[in-house]
Amino acid sequence: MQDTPRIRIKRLPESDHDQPLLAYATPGAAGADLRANFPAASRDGVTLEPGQRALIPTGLVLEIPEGWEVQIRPRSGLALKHGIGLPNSPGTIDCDYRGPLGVILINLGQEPFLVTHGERIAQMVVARAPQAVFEEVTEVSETARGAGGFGSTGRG
Ligand SMILES: O=c1ccn([C@H]2C[C@H](O)[C@@H](COP(=O)(O)OP(=O)(O)OP(=O)(O)O)O2)c(=O)[nH]1
Repeated sequence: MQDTPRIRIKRLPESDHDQPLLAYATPGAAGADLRANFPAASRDGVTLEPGQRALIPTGLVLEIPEGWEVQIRPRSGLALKHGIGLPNSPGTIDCDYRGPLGVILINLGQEPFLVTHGERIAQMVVARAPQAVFEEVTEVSETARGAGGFGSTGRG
């Protein structure tokens, strides 16, 4: 498994190739911003009414190295100011997926929200994702916690 994963990125032919490619905004940024990249016929954007969701294209196809995944996460500013979230957060991009990278946005706010062409709509985090070996057994090991969960250590 690579230490620093190299992700190959293809721009879809119908996408706007003038948009910046993926980059980290600061040296410590965990996520790289993803932009809405609509095909030429729909560059006016998409309006999400309250409660509505839509698949927003990024115009990108990723080639993620084996043993890694990409997680699509919301942007906190859009969430706080406009109630824009991702119903499947974090979205999972598998390393063997070669289709268009899409972002499912949902408007949890009370006002319509226009997703504009080029707008930064989400962020992607690259994470290790080893495949486990699954083994059926009749007993599992004992621990101090045991079956305690779902608030067993106190409220909240
Ligand atoms: O926000 C997302 C989530 C997924 N995908 C793409 C990449 C991912 O590898 C593929 C499948 O996603 P997932 O496994 O979450 O979808 P599924 O509903 O389980 O469908 P499938 O049966 O195709 O796996 O769809 C996106 O482009 N954006």
